Amino acid sequence: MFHLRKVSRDVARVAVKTRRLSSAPERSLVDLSVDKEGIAIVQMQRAPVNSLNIELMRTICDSVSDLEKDKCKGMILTSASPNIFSAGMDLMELHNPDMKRLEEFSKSMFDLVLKLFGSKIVTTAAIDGYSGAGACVVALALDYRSMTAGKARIGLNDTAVGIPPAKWVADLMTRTMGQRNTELALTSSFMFPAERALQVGLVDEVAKDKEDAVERCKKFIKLYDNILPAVRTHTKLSLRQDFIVEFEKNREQYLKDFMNTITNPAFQNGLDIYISSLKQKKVKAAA
Ligand SMILES: CCCCCC/C=C\CC(=O)SCCNC(=O)CCNC(=O)[C@H](O)C(C)(C)COP(=O)(O)OP(=O)(O)OC[C@H]1O[C@@H](n2cnc3c(N)ncnc32)[C@H](O)[C@@H]1OP(=O)(O)O
Repeated sequence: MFHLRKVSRDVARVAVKTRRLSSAPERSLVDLSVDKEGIAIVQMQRAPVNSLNIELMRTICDSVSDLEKDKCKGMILTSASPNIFSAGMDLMELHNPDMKRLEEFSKSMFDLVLKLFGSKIVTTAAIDGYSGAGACVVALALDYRSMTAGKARIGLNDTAVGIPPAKWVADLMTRTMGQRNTELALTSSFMFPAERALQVGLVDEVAKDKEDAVERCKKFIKLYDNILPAVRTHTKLSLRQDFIVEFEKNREQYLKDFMNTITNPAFQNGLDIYISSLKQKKVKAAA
């Protein structure tokens, strides 16, 4: 069953053309298009590495809300950066932060995770490149992930960055990969190639390239063509309600914990070194 209000009228008019929704300047961090079947592609385009700052997280969140209002069939989150899905949280947001902005950052991060995890539409990711830490969390909050084979890596490398994963992050991963795999992945900060990610259930399918990854997402979304959207949503949300309720109940504490971790001087010293090593890598590569 496919109900589109505003979008379906546009779709009828433009026939095979996709509708671009990213013309508004504030939406330029993502390119959003909806095809004639009501499947949206939300392409992150915050160069160079789609690091998640407040603005990108809010833009993704708002885009999903719009797609829900338009009763789209589903969405595919992907990236315009070659070889990079996303580098995770924007480290510049965490480095010597302004307290007010850090609080806003934390809220945007929580809003995004809850929006994606509790979305009424079918949510998928076509992962064609590096997807570390915060980006892996984003992918885990979706219904389905396809990932390209090759150099791409996915994982929660929080401990390597000096951030002990929050309970909700571990819970999100455990729901997908089980206790044992999550424990190993989180303690070691292991970054999985696509085939290993498939073995542990971190991704659902391995694709040969980005186009194939997108096609597999579309195929997954269309699996629901014969299920009433309201029934599918109700079932999904009833299975996810425990996580959402627990998150809302502990949200203030999660916020405090995150702020305390980031503002800890030892974390800031470690981050100084980590950021310098990222810059050094570039200098060495150029030499
Ligand atoms: C909703 C979120 C919930 C989150 C819950 C908590 C979870 C997680 C915490 C985090 O996400 S911390 C961030 C963890 N991310 C990383 O450790 C990735 C670090 N980056 C890299 O390993 C590499 O940059 C790369 C992504 C593999 C890309 O490598 P490449 O060689 O292609 O490019 P670089 O030259 O290294 O980078 C280009 C440019 O981007 C800057 N940059 C890279 N990553 C980040 C980042 N995460 N935040 C901000 N900036 C980043 C890098 O320094 C370069 O900058 P310039 O030198 O050009 O100025």
